[in-house]
Amino acid sequence: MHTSSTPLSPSVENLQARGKTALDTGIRALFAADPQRFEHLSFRHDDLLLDLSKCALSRDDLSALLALAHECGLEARRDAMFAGAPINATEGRAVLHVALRARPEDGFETAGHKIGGEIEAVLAAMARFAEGIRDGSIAGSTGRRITDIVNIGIGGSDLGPAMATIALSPYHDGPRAHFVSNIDGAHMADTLKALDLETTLFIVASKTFTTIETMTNAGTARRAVADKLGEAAVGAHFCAVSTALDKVAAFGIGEDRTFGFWDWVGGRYSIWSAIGLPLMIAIGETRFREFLAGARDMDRHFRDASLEQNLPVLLGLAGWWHRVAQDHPTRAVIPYDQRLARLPAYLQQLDMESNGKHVGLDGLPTPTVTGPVVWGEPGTNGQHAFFQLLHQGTDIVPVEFILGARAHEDGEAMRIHQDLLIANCLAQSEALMKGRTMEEAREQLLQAGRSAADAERIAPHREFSGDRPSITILHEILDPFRFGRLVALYEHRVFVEAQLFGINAYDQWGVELGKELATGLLPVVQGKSDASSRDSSTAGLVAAISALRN
Ligand SMILES: O=P(O)(O)OC[C@H]1O[C@H](O)[C@H](O)[C@@H](O)[C@@H]1O
Repeated sequence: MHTSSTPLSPSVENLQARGKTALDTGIRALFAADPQRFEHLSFRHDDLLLDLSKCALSRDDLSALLALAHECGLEARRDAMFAGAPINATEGRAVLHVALRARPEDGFETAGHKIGGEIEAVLAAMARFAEGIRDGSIAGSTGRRITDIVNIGIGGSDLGPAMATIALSPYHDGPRAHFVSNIDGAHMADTLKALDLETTLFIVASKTFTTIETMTNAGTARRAVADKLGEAAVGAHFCAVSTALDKVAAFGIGEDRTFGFWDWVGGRYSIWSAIGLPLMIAIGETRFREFLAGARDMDRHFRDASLEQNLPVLLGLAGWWHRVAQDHPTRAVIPYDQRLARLPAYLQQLDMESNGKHVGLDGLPTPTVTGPVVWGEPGTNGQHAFFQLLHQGTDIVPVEFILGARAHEDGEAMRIHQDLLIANCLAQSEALMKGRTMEEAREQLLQAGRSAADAERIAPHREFSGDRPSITILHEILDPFRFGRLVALYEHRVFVEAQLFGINAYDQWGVELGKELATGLLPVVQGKSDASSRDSSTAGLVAAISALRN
């Protein structure tokens, strides 16, 4: 449980009281009191619609949340990020992923240095390479065309391109894309099994070029290529993406096949940088630039729209409301779009690695709880798995539904799929909100021919409390532009919540300890040093593993 001696501000106290009142009032009552609730609590930016009306949130509550945003200095913090100030204070870095999707004339700079030119130069180099791979002019060592690319990376160097490549599969007209992230040798082995190394290109993607998983997997792939095609062939089958250009050179990958980025790009915000190379190879430069343009469109909306109409601000305020004012510890993201199957995993890193902090910018424990657990699966699959708990479990989980009005499969024969998908998505948010009363349950049972005694006995199990919150994010169709816009919406939402929590969203010291301990444990696992200095559980597990391996 989070405890803090840092006092709550009067505004936060007031909002927590409001949060409880709204829960007691209930969403159904809020709808009953305001026939125009949807108009009042849904917000648009072009075809993108954010519906907050099915949250336990009144218009006055939203005004109070907006006042909190002003009080936290949200606009000044946002402007500082766009201005290239070192808002990642613990690492002394700017946070400028927004510059990666800007146009050079947007004039982004950091430390008095304009960066648009360098960004465009890397994009142009990526495009030359990507188009060369796609048209066959850049081939494998034996002259055969590259048919498969394997991205070797983890965390931010994996989840973004992996998620995006699936999301934009209708635009995929380049080589097949594979992603190997796990240190588990099974991942590389299973991937290599299906591939012909003569026609395979490996992309070693690592911001630091030190991550043990990526370096180990890259070494394994390098050996496989050298064994099959000879040492001289290695250069033609590898390229790299990193900020550590010296380390890439030491690995033996040529400068002309190395695509750089910068320390002001956080790993989990790096899909827009050269880390997006697998996506660009898959869909081509033009589509990739549309994806960037969509994100730029959201950046400009976030920067310019008033807080009252600003979608990332409103989504962030709703997230804070659910987490801090109403004490819901998790949120589920349920895209009704199979191609967004990896979006929840991507958002887990984006959100939980950014806002999973317990100390504020002032170095003191945060006065409130911070980022929620984020989880999810695509609908309709989730309906047949965990939705039972969402509807009738003892915890309330705010759900975020993401829905496209149109599908790429829009021919007559496939229309029914999209119709059913939409009907299911709307039905779930309606069911969460409306529920079913005991009387309704009883009545339904009687109508179905059950005896009065049976109806009495079973009705409590068929009652749904309702009043369970959800947010719906609707857009026209998942094309590159709208997909970029959606991902940027979530990035800025994380930023907004971080400002309300008062934390730095851009470091991730919490991942360090496990890495350090793994380094120390390797010789123990290898039997080169003994486990006696470890705790009894760790030592006992090492002994049990060693017995099983011998
Ligand atoms: O890109 P890399 O330097 O290899 O880092 C890959 C990932 O590993 C780290 O442990 C961080 O927690 C992530 O933020 C990062 O995306």
